[in-house]
Amino acid sequence: MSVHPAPPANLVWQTGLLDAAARRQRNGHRGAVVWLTGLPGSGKSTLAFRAEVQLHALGFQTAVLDGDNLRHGLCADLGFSLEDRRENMRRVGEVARLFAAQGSVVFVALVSPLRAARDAVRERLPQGDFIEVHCDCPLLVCQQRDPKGMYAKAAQGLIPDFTGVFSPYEEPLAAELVVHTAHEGSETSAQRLAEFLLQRLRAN
Ligand SMILES: Nc1ncnc2c1ncn2[C@@H]1O[C@H](COP(=O)(O)OS(=O)(=O)O)[C@@H](OP(=O)(O)O)[C@H]1O
Ligand SMILES: Nc1ncnc2c1ncn2[C@@H]1O[C@H](COP(=O)(O)OP(=O)(O)O)[C@@H](O)[C@H]1O
Repeated sequence: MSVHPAPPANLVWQTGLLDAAARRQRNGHRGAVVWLTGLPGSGKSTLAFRAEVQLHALGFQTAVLDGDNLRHGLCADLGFSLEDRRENMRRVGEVARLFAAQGSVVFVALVSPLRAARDAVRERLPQGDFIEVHCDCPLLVCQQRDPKGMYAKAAQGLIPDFTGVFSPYEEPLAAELVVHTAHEGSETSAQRLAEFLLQRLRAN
């Protein structure tokens, strides 16, 4: 369960003068949160950065919020307990929501292992603006890739709560897109993702 806290009393939401339609017209596309979830090593960062380049080349306003990078700053106070992961997802979800509201296509690359916490982010966004992308890859393949040597460390007992090994990963039940990253190259997966987003987000 992940609950977004109610704001303190005596706060009034300030509405800007530019609405979503004005931003859409200027940018030529809708803003959205493209939320990539999957096991460590499943391809989230690779796909976010590659698909971003493709959309950028087409004139899209884009950003990437990568879990590793956010944990160097905004989320540096959080560890990997389930409670901290929930807070991580909530915080990153709120930042992504702000980016999307000002018109960007914001890619979020976060393990985000808890289904309810991902759904809670979805609920904070307008209908259709949360696009969940499951980087689906068998644990064994992720362990073989081990791009940062984390699975090897976990196997040595150095990372006690490592996702997929000692901590749960709850797969999405109805992601907007599932990318089977063990079955195709990263260029193909990135192209598939970029094309999907073009269809969904380009203003007609
Ligand atoms: N215990 C544990 N479990 C999972 N991952 C760990 C852990 N400790 C460090 N790391 C590294 O941190 C990256 C995951 O951070 P996230 O913010 O995406 O995680 S979460 O969404 O809060 O679960 C993750 O990066 P990716 O491999 O890119 O997913 C790991 O490299
Ligand atoms: N179809 C694919 N999509 C994404 N990455 C892939 C794919 N096939 C192989 N890979 C490789 O898998 C690794 C994924 O690493 P990374 O993107 O850091 O994963 P994550 O961000 O999920 O931890 C990279 O070395 C990448 O080149």
